Amino acid sequence: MESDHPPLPTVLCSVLSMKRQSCEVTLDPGRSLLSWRELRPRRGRDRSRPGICLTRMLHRARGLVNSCTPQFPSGGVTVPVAEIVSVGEAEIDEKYYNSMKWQHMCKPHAFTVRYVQRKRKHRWRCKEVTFWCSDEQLFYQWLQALHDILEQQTHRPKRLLVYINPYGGKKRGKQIYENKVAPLFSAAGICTDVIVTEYANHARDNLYEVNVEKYDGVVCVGGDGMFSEVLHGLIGRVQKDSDVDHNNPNAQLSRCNIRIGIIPAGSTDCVCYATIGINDPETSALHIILGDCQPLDVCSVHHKRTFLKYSVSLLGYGFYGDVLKYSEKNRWLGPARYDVSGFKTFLTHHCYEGSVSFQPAKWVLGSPRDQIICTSRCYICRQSSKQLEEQQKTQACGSEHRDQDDDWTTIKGKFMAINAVSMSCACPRSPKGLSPAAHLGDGSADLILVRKCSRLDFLRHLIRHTSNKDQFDFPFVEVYRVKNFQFTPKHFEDEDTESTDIGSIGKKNFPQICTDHPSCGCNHVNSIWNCDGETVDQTAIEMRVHCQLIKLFARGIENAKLEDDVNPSKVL
Ligand SMILES: CCCCCCCCCCCCC/C=C/[C@@H](O)[C@H](CO)NC(=O)CCCCCCCCCCCCCCC
Ligand SMILES: Nc1ncnc2c1ncn2[C@@H]1O[C@H](COP(=O)(O)OP(=O)(O)OP(=O)(O)O)[C@@H](O)[C@H]1O
Ligand SMILES: [Ca+2]
Repeated sequence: MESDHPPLPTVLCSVLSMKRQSCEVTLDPGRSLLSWRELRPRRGRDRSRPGICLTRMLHRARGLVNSCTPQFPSGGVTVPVAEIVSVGEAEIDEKYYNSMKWQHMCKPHAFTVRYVQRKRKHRWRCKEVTFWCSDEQLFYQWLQALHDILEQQTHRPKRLLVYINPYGGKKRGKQIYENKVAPLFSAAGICTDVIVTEYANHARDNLYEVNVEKYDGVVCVGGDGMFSEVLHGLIGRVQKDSDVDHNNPNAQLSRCNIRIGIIPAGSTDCVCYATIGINDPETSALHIILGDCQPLDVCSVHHKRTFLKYSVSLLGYGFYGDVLKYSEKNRWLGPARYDVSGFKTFLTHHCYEGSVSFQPAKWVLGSPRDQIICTSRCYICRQSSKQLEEQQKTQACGSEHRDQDDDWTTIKGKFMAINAVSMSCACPRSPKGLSPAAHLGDGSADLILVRKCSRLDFLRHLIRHTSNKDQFDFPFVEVYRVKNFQFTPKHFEDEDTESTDIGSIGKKNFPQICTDHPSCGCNHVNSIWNCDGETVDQTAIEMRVHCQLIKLFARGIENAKLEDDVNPSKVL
C-alpha cells in the first residue's frame, strides 16, 4: 500500500576516523543535525587500529536509527546544519596517514567540516573537524550529502559587495578584512567585490550607481560612520528607484531588502555591538556567512521639508552633540578622542533651553523601564510591528503616513541632554547602552530627557551607564517610548535665513544670555545634533521612526540561558 506521507529523509550514519579515534558520525537531515561521538575501543583491541568495522555504514530509515543517534550523544558533539560554515575535501596529512598504519590499504580520503563554536560573551569562532575513511564511495557519499544539505540553506549570501574604510577606528580595517574575514568568506564559497574607499561618502555615492541586484548583501568594514554611509546609500537608492520623495517627512519609505553586514573596525561600533552582542570581526563574518537576518528600525531626521539624515542608534543633542563637536576636531586621537572630548564636555557642563514635542508609541508592548531586553526573535518586536502594520492599514491608505494630531505632548525646559535612541546603543563603553530596554525592530524610539542638574548628579547618571543600575532613576531624567518627536531650541532663528542674515548668524554662534532668567547662568550657544556620530547642521528638527526599514546580517542578542540550552556544539 502506498503511503500518503513524503518519504522520511535518510539518515547517514557511519564509523569514520577523527584524528586517531574512531567516531560514529551521523547526519540527520530530518532534524538538520550533524553529530559525532567517539567510539570507545573494546577491551583487548588495539586502539590505534579501528579495523574492518571502520567502513561499517549504517544507512537506515530515520525511525530505525533514532535510538542510536540521541540529540546530544554522551561525549559527543552535535552541530545544527544551520551552523555549519563549510564542508570541503581535506588534504591528507602524511603524519596521520603514516601513523595510522594504513599503508597496506588504499590511501584514505578526508573531508573537513567547519562550524560555529560559541565562546563567552556572544563571541563566535570557526572550529573545524576532519573525518577520514578509506572507502572512496563512502567519502563521496558524505561529501555529497553535506553539500546537498548546505544547498538547502537558501538564505545564505553567495555574492557580497564589500566596502572597507581604511581610516576608521585604529586604521586597521583593511588588515582586519584580509586576515580575519576574507579567508572565512572564501572557505564558505562567497564571492566578493571589494572596494577600499578613497574619500568620505565614496561608499554612499557608489551605492547609487552600482547594480545592487546582483548582490545578496552589502558589507561595510569600519565603524558607525561607515555603516551610516552604506545605510544612506541603500535607503536613498531604494527611495529613488521607487519614486519616494525623501524630503517629505511624512513619506512612507520603501523597505530595503538587501541585507547589510558590519565588520567592526571603528571607534564605537555601536550598531554592531547592539545587534550581535560583541564587536568582533570574526563573529560578524560568521553571522554573515550563516545568512542571519535582523530587521532594524530607522529614524528619519528632517528640518521643515528638507531631509537631513537617517539614524539607527543615537540622535543626541546637548551632551552627546558637544562630545561629537569637540571629538571631530581631535580625530587624530583615534577612538580615544571620544573619552577626551567626553571629559572636556563633562567639565564644561552646558545645558540647553528648548521645547520637545512627541507622540507616544501607543501600539508597542514594552516600555523603556520594563527591563525587557530585546533578544533574538524578540516577541515584542514581532508583535509591535504586526500591531503597527494593522494600525497603519486601518488609517487612510496612500503614500503619506498620517499621524493622529491629538496626542502630542510638549515639554519645555533646560536640558543637559536630549537623546532619541531606536536601539539600546550598547557598546563597549556602555555594555547595556543608553536605553537598555529599547527594541531593534518595534517601530519606536526611546526619548531620554536629562534636565538641568548639578555636575555631580550628571556624573551619577553617566556612571549608571556602566553598571546594572537604572540610569533613568533620577528626578531629573525622563524617558518616553515615542514614534516621533520635534525639537525647537529656545534661541531658534529660522536657519534658512542665517546665511544671509548677519544678526541671526551672531545669535547662533555667540553666547546667549537666557532672556527669561538673566541670573540663572544658562549662558551658552546652541548645541548640535549627533546623528549616529555625524553632525547635523540644523538644531530645529523633527524625527520619525520607520519600523524595520532595513535588515542586517545579525540575529539580535542571544539569550544567555537559551544559548546554554541549545548550544549546538556543546560537548557533554
Ligand atoms: C565616568 C565614566 C562614565 C562613562 C559613561 C559612558 C557613557 C557612554 C555611552 C555611550 C553611548 C554611545 C552611543 C552611540 C553613539 C554612536 O552613534 C556614535 C557613533 O559611533 N558614537 C558617539 O557619538 C560616541 C559617544 C561617546 C561618548 C563618550 C562619553 C564619555 C563620557 C566621559 C565622562 C567622563 C567624566 C569623568 C569625570 C571625572
Ligand atoms: N577613504 C576615506 N577617507 C576619509 N574618510 C572616509 C573614508 N572612507 C570613509 N570615510 C569616513 O570616515 C568616517 C569615520 O569612519 P568610521 O565610522 O569607519 O570610523 P570611526 O568614526 O572611527 O568609528 P565610529 O563611527 O564607530 O565612532 C565616516 O564618516 C566615513 O564617511
Ligand atoms: Ca526601536
